Amino acid sequence: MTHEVIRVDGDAEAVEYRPGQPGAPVDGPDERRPLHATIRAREAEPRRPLVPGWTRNADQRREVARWAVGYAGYTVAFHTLRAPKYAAKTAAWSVVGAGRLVARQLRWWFVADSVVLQQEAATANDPETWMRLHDKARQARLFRGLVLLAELLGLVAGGLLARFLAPWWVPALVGLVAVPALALAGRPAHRPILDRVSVGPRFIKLTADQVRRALVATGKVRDEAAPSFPRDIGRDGPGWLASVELPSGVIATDIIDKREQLAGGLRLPFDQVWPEAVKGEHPGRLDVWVADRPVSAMRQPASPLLDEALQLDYFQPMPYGFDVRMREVTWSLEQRNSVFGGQPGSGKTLAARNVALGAVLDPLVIPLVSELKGSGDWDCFEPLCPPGGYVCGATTAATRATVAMLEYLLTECEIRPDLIARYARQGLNSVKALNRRMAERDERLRPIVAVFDEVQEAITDPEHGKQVAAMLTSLVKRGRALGVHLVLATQRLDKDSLPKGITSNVSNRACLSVPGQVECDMVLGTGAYKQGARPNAFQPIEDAGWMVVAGLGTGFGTRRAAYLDDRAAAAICARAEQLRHGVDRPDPIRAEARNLLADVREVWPGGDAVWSEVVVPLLAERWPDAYADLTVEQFGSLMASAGVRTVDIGRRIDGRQTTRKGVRLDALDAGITARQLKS
Ligand SMILES: Nc1ncnc2c1ncn2[C@@H]1O[C@H](COP(=O)(O)OP(=O)(O)OP(=O)(O)O)[C@@H](O)[C@H]1O
Repeated sequence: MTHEVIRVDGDAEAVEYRPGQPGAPVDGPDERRPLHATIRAREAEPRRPLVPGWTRNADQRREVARWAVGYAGYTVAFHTLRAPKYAAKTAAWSVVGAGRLVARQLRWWFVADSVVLQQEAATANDPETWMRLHDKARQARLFRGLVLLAELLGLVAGGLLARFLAPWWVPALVGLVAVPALALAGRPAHRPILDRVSVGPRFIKLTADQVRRALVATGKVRDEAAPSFPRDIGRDGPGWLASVELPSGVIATDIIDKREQLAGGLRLPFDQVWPEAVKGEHPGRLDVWVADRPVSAMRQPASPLLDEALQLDYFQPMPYGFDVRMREVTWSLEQRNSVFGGQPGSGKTLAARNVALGAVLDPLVIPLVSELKGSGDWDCFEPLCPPGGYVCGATTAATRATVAMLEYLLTECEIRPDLIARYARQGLNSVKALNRRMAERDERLRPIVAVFDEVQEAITDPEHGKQVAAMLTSLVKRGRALGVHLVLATQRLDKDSLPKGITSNVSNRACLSVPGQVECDMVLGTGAYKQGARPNAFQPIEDAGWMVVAGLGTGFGTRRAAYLDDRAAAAICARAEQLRHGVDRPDPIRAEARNLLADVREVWPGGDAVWSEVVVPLLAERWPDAYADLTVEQFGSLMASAGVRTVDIGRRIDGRQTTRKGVRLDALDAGITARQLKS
């Protein structure tokens, strides 16, 4: 590196030091662009909206108007209640004001300045000037005295006229104008007559200085002057948006991780400050959105699902709820499953129900519901479900019926792949996954949305729990591409109630209010809390419906399920029924879940071990409703989840030793005894 030392003119000791160029120059000369290329390059530049964002959005316009009317009403009511106090204060200060007015006029009449000048003339021993000033003051007092006399006579005459001749409203009007005017003249500036409507500091407007100071408070930005703002800070929905160009070396996620410090720096509650990385921008670009008030206290707009003409498509994102800026957000079903976790009262049932309400507005969708609390929150779906596809209750029968539902779904996962592959070969899709064309062509391929509310009850059931967990794990992996979407909702968040094998394969994960980090990571995935997800900031009931959502590589988002109460949900389901006119109701689901181990024992053909391929046809023959589609592989995994593993069993067939998977009688009996003991 070279350095340049330049002598400062006329001073041999002072030199100006300029660091030299580090290394040889390597930058090419600036390219001269023709006009056309310059215009093309600028075509992609983002443009500022012509009018503020909230004026273009009907919901936000309504929100602003509602706020303005509400605030005006509140202000009027506030002051009306205090009117008697204001009247008394005004009357008192008007007396002071009248006294001040009289004193001012007397000072004016007295020509106070001339007294000072006369004194100066006397001190200077100048009788001539003194006499001249004295005469002038006397004349002025005479004239001003006459003016004041005329004013007094005018007031007295006006008062008498108003009192005895004018209609009643004239003195009232004069009083209404004169008394407040006198009070205004009488009260000192620090003694207002009206009380303040708002108490304490209120956030009014976001400024660049506030943002700079808050960024420094995060500890990630050192110099307040370093961040710049590529566009003006302005209104965005019910809050303010500052787009920040962070100094080099600092990226948006650095600041998002320090959201608490950022909020502290802005002197605002945590859930009023929302830093976000900007999609499609470089990592050093940050949007800081600051809500007018904590978002948990905001009113939400009406759900688009209430639109009477709305019909939806399972394969497209569906309206779901709102984000912190009260913008609409969607929920995708295709190739995904959903899980909702949250403590009691966090709003997970309503949040999960919104997914199903959107889904049934596609007439092709077959809903299945298992609700193991028996609250009746899902009753409106019953007419839409196939017979046996609606389960509600906290009973053993309900758990059995849930197991039957899972078996039905697993059977669907057996049937669908061949059909889908065949239609894909015929050109209906370029990949082997269900799409709308296939679902419309073949009614065996209608999408299924299966809801399991309070799913922890089935997973921890002493008799069926293990089997349920195994079946759910298998379903979340296999069902996605086959048009089977599971919606799981649970209030118990530990590894037994929500095994990792299930959650880690679910792509739509929503964590509502939870107590802390462990539960947050359980639902959203390990490390979610460290990466900035904070669902524990929501309070149950108070913040019901608020959730942190993790999706397919989209980072975390904060959402609130639109509030659809039971009546709204019933109306949507009634509309979904109308949409289904002409669409066949699906076949019934086998109602009863069987006890596989007991069934195998019952059809046991004899001997101390039997091959699976022998037992499976016996089961199918005896209970065709339950086992007609059962394959040997499925049998193996169902037996394993019921606690009895199939093992290699050797037999001599036609003189040759052959080994196949099968069940040993002692293992079967031990499994049956273990289950009986457990339950
Ligand atoms: N999106 C929402 N917006 C506003 N209020 C909501 C929302 N979701 C739920 N609530 C309110 O919160 C209450 C609890 O909701 P919900 O029953 O869905 O909670 P939960 O987590 O399923 O509770 P539990 O586990 O006790 O059944 C409801 O009575 C409802 O009024």
